[in-house]
Amino acid sequence: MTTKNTRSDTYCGDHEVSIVDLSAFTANGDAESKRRAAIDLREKLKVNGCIGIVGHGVSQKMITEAFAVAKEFFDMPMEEKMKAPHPDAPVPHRGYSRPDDKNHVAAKTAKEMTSEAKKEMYSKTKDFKEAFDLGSEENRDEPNTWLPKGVYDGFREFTLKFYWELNKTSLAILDALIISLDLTDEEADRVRALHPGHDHQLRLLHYPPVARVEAADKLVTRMGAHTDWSTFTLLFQDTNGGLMYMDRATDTFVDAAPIDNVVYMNIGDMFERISNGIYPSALHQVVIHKPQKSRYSIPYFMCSLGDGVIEPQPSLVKRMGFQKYDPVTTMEYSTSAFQTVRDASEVLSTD
Ligand SMILES: O=C(O)CCC(=O)C(=O)O
Ligand SMILES: [Fe+2]
Repeated sequence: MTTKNTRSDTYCGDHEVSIVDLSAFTANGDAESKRRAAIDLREKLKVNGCIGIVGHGVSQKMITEAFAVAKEFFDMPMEEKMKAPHPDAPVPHRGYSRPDDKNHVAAKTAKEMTSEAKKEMYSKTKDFKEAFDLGSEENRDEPNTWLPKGVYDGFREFTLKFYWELNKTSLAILDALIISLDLTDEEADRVRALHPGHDHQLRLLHYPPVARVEAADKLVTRMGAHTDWSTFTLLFQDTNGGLMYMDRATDTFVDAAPIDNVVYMNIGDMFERISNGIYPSALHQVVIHKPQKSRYSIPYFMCSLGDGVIEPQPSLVKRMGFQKYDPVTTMEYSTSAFQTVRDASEVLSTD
């Protein structure tokens, strides 16, 4: 369902990612406007598990500042960035990862590794990106890694402020998801309680320019196809493009083109399970549209409590007549997904 004169009418095509206006949820709309937005959300999100959001409630000023901060960080000399190094292990997923960091392989998840053709493709390509990851200061399992005092002062303060600003928007989106699935009050409370705010991850990404020959020979990609392990992910990107989502009907990737005031959102593996598969976890990748240009993006992964039990909501199971997934804790899921990725990448590297 679309409402008149919204961006939805323009962008809800077969070959583009549909746009949904969520201002009813981010700007305190009345119950009727929330209901209408939730119906629109459901109709579009169930197709491929991804949408573009207008009315997301994050100020353009803050988004612009976030990209400026990311650029200033990545512009620093390597030895300065390496003063906040990502540990030589997948967890805690915090700090700076250089372009040749072996943990970048974590982008490649279990699902796409099942196809021989894709396995073959991944054995030839490698991701080319650098990243800085951070989370809540109160996350005890994954403490942050910060630059020492005197190196880019202000970075920590701004990125944490942005983290909590995005938490507000994410909670509004979670409400929209809850209403869109018509969950009971009890289920809604349970799903909200799984997301107290300290388990999300904010990631600054820089994809450096790629040598023409590598781009032409497809030896390098910006980010291989994967699904996220999050509940859902918000994706901010610069104007260079490259983000693509899988259109399940045609089995082809479609552009999530940069559009003013649009933030892309995709369902992650956790909400696919919570929704009993109604909303699919979106397969996505970043391809090299403009090899000679740097690309910056800022994903925000809304994640659930490590020991929180993720399971299809009973009212959905009842309505659908089957339960698609067994319960699993967030931690169990990510540990096993990571192991699958590691096994697959070991197979690939010995091929
Ligand atoms: O850079 C992007 O636009 C996508 C990043 C992404 O998918 C991820 O970090 O999981
Ligand atoms: Fe992703």
